Amino acid sequence: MAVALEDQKFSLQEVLDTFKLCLSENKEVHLEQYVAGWRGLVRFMNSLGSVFSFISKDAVNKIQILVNHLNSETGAHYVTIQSMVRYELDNQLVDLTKRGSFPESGCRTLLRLHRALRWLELFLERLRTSTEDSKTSAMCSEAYNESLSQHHPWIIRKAAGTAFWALPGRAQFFDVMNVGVPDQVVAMLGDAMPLISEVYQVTEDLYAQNNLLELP
Ligand SMILES: CCCCCCCCCCCCC/C=C/[C@@H](O)[C@H](COP(=O)(O)O)NC(=O)CCCCCCCCCCCCCCC
Repeated sequence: MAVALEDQKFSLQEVLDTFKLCLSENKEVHLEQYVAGWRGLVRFMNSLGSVFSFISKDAVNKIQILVNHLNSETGAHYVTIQSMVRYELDNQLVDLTKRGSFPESGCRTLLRLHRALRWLELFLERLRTSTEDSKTSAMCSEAYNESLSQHHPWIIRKAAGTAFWALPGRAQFFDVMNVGVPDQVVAMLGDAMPLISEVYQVTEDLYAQNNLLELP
């Protein structure tokens, strides 16, 4: 009998596998799978409690913008991040220096998620190498301070910092990931990390080559 998606037990492994699927052999990043990966992460974050809802709202909002592009009549240009960048730049659909006519360009929207992916990379690496007495809130805020926070105004940094305190401890956090005993979590992260790093790096290089890393 088919089981409704909401009833299935959530495993972070599946989410991280989605990121694996988004990279094609010729290193193109497929937007549909990229967005699916983010959906899974947001689902995971929601299961941690409502203190994170202001974060997941923003992520959902950005995911939706990208999905709208994919479903629009120009959707064919949005199949990969590479084709999206080409299409939007060639057709002047991106605000390059200050916010203006294209607040929902795929390029600027994806850049926000891309920066958050760096946070994820740093956080997961800390989680992977952590010990029993490590604090998830400390790992999370260190990762945040080294990455995403540099793009956020004070008020968001403050709110994020407060939310981090509500993170469950390491043991419970591993439980919610639903991957198995801690050794299995560590092994899974060891497998998943290189793929996430690669998706991040391919996107970073593409954005750097096109001078898109500071899009307003
Ligand atoms: C598990 C703990 C979750 C901690 C999440 C850490 C990230 C903290 C981000 C705080 C963002 C606050 C919301 C507002 C953001 C916007 O201002 C800002 C700029 O947007 P704008 O240029 O359109 O104005 N937006 C952003 O930077 C995008 C943020 C996207 C955050 C997505 C976070 C998803 C986290 C998924 C958690 C999964 C954890 C899995 C670990 C095993």
